[in-house]
Amino acid sequence: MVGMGALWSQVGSTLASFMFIYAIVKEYFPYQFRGYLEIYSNKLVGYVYPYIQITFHEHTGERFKRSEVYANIRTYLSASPSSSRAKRLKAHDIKDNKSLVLSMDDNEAITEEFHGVKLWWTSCKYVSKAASFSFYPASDERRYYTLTFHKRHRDLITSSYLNHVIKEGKAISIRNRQVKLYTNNSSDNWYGYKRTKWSHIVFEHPASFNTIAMDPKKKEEIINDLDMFKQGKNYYAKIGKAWKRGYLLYGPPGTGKSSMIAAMANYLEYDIYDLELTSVKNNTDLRKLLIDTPNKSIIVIEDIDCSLDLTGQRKKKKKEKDEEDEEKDPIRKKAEEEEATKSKVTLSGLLNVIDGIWSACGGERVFVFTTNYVEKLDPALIRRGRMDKHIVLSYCRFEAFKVLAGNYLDIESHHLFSKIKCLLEETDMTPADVAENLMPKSLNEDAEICLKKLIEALEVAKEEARKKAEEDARLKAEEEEAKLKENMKEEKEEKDVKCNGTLAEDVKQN
Ligand SMILES: Nc1ncnc2c1ncn2[C@@H]1O[C@H](COP(=O)(O)OP(=O)(O)OP(=O)(O)O)[C@@H](O)[C@H]1O
Ligand SMILES: [Mg+2]
Repeated sequence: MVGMGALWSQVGSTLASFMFIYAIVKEYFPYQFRGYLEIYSNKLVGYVYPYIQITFHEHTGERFKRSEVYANIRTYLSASPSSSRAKRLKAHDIKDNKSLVLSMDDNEAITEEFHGVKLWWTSCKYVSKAASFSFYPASDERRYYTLTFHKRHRDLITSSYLNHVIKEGKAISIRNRQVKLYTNNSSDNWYGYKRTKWSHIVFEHPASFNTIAMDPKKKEEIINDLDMFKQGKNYYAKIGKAWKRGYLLYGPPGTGKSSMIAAMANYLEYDIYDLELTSVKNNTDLRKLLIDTPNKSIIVIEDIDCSLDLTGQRKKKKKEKDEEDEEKDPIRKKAEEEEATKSKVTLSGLLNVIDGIWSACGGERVFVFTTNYVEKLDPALIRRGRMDKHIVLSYCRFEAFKVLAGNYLDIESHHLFSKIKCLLEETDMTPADVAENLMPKSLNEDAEICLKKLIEALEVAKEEARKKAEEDARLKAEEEEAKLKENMKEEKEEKDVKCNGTLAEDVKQN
């Protein structure tokens, strides 16, 4: 042991002296030959040091995108038995509060063996010097793994071992997969190392297709559609279409649009990217956000009619505004211009992101838009190809009610069902309201009490709807009567003017 230590310290001091001499020689070497010096010195080191080192960075590329390879290595190493021998471990995610994912901590090393070949993994962290002055030091950290092995095993490691690591890492992450809910950060916070465009939390919404109350046939149609999409990689490639699908969910508030998105995400096990359009500065940023979403994601824009002026009137309004602007004083005009720079995402920008050439970057992506007012949307936005499937979520009818009764009260039939069926056909009540009435409010409330509560609420709603219809009819009749009177008055005035005209003519002639 002592001999080994002495040997290492000798190697260390030799290397240090070599580096020192090398730095001085390099300094006085003509600039043009420094490249050659580096190549030959690396070769020389190669003769003395027989190991090869490969580095895997956490972030790659110009946009500092998270590296999938790094993530797979991390997952693989966390599950590797050799990790348990590391002294310092880091806890990562907790899946269903059951299992803890552990990985080796920064600057920790482990030894692995593959087909009898020894190799070393080191987890490293580089903190840039500027970080010591930063308020957010963590943002300037760069993590990477290094793999070291003897050069005679180069082929085995670079082909078989690394493929094995990545494949295993992928398989483990699929087994431990947790659906995540992402939201876009404001464009001003994107820059700086490791700042991301999207932030996320673990998605724990319990909605599923079993809990969604709707016509079972329609529900099955949606599930089949999702299945076809998920397994459609080759089919989409064959027909020459980007592997993506758009769903438009529309209907009154409280009919289950958001719940349907949650059910879709849980069914497909895709992450949700909830896009808040109002905090996207312009079309370029919108495109960057889209590129930053990986495969197997659901990109959601809720209440699309409220997010932006997407009703096709944008250009016309802008023209009118420009004319108005010419008359305004310069200070006010400038303030308004600054305000206008806040979000400049346009309808055409959004259209191109969903079904333009950019939409084909990456695959297996689902777009979901929701709205309460489908008629307000521009037809170009909801045409097939952009929104391929339109799903209407509407008031609760008997089939949907049965699902809610099963979920909330654990019953499949009851003598009050027939009465409820009639009332639901005659009254428009949202599934949200039906569900609220079905929910027991104390331990003493059983199914019968809850169903009676629902009947009462439906009768009240029916009575209110009848009164409202009567009131509407009365107002309409009054309006028509007023219109009729107005028309008669106008006709009379016209007649009077004509009569007066002829009278004046007669007087003139006489
Ligand atoms: N079809 C449904 N099936 C099961 N539960 C529903 C359904 N519709 C509504 N609910 C219940 O009502 C509540 C509101 O539903 P949700 O948020 O999905 O409605 P929404 O259509 O998105 O409404 P909004 O248009 O106001 O966003 C949820 O808590 C959900 O449990
Ligand atoms: Mg909603």
